[in-house]
Amino acid sequence: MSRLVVVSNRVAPIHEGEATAGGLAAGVMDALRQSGGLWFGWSGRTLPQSVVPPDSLTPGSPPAVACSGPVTLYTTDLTQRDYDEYYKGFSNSTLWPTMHYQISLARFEHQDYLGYQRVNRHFAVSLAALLKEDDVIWVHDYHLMLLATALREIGVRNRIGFFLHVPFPASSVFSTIPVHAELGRGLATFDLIGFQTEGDQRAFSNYMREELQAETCPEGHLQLGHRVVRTGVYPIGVEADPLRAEAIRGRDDPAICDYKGRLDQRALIMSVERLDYSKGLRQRFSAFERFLVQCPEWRRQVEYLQIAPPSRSDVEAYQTIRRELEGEAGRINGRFAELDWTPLRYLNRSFPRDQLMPLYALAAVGLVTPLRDGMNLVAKEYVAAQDPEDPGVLILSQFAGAARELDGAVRVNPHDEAGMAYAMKIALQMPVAEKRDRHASMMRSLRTNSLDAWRDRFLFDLRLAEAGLSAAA
Ligand SMILES: O=P(O)(O)OC[C@H]1O[C@H](O[C@H]2O[C@H](CO)[C@@H](O)[C@H](O)[C@H]2O)[C@H](O)[C@@H](O)[C@@H]1O
Ligand SMILES: O=c1ccn([C@@H]2O[C@H](COP(=O)(O)OP(=O)(O)O)[C@@H](O)[C@H]2O)c(=O)[nH]1
Repeated sequence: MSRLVVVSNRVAPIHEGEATAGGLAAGVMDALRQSGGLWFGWSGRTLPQSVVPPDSLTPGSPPAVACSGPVTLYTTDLTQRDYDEYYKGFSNSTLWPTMHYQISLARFEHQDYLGYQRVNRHFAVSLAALLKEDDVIWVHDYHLMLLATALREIGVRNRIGFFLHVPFPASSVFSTIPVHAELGRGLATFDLIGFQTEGDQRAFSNYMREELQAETCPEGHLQLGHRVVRTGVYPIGVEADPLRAEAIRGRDDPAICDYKGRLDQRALIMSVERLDYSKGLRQRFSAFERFLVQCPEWRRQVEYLQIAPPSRSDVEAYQTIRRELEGEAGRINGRFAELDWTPLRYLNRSFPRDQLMPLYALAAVGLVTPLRDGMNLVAKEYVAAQDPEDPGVLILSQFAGAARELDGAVRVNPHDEAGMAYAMKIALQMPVAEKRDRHASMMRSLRTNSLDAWRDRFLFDLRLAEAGLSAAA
């Protein structure tokens, strides 16, 4: 069997027990642990610009290596300028807001796009030196849309697949990016493009037809000039049984026992996400406030725990949302708190998974209400961590990719604060028989769309796809 080579900007911390930064790193690490392989990405370190010659592609040292079981991790540093232009700039100030329909927050600077092209080329050159002839390359996410183009330009002939973890927006939204056509053509260079949902796949196909004049072939693929562009839908999953086992193990953790004692029979509503404007925290805080106004009988009976580790803190839009939420959390607590009750516990730090799982299991309600989300693994983890005999209720935004699968959730529109407040009341009062039915139905879907299925289905299709050069004949 050919070796699997995964490429992503963010790689998981190699040591057990450390909190991962986001779902991509968590999901890819779990998927790779099973299959083994090589994982290439950014080290998370930046070098001062002075150590790199002005037009050099490769910052100084060769990639660093670490091993975690069957996974060999190669990481490369970026320069401060790379970080500013490629990561903070084009990836997270242009692409991220646009892919999440927040075009009023999107900023485009041509210089940032040049940095994005440069880092994609740098990844290609560093990776090419590590490749064997029959390696299968699986590239992840919006930071690396131009990687197949860069690899082909330097003569790499291996199969190259791409998986987009974030939503693909409507054609009219994606085309607000001044360089959208180059990105679209870059994506078309991959041998297979995977999406989280059918909606994302459809939006991409529409974009390719409307803006790049691609045509639909009789077999259903897209045709762009001489190239056949293959796409598929592969929802990322979780490993349900190990997560439940972690939830059970963690019940005896002293910090968890202590917190359970402090809750003192109060019902726990819990949310977990990176502090990101796409996650809908502001609207959710307001919905919780409405719930306390409209359901005074629940005051003192409930605590809302919001875990929100800071993310991309040097991007202005993230600083703004952080300031706003600090103000709102203080205001809501100031309005409702009593000597012996604080309604909203807002924590700006990350938790390792072995603590998150028992916390999920304690929570009567998992509140997951992003404005847009590619998938949202927290929603799936919350379901997996529950006791099937006495499960909690998931309240889930209709705009999370996970909503396509988790039909037992109480579904909400994150722009409808009154609707979310009502959903909290419904969830807290739900009879146990209904909670069990809903949970069982969601568990069936977690088992069908498992993490193994995500990896195996994508790689099966990629191995079938013709290698780039023959497809472009
Ligand atoms: O690497 P960061 O800039 O710190 O951001 C963390 C990750 O956030 C995003 O995660 C996405 O992938 C998840 C797994 O498929 C999915 O559930 C979620 O909806 C997405 O937002 C981002 O796409 C990753 O590249 C980042 O590493
Ligand atoms: O304090 C935290 C917060 C989050 N996570 C993990 O980060 C991932 C978040 O993934 P998700 O798909 O929900 O969102 P993303 O951050 O990737 O947009 C999940 O696996 C969480 O368990 C974590 O380990 N510790």
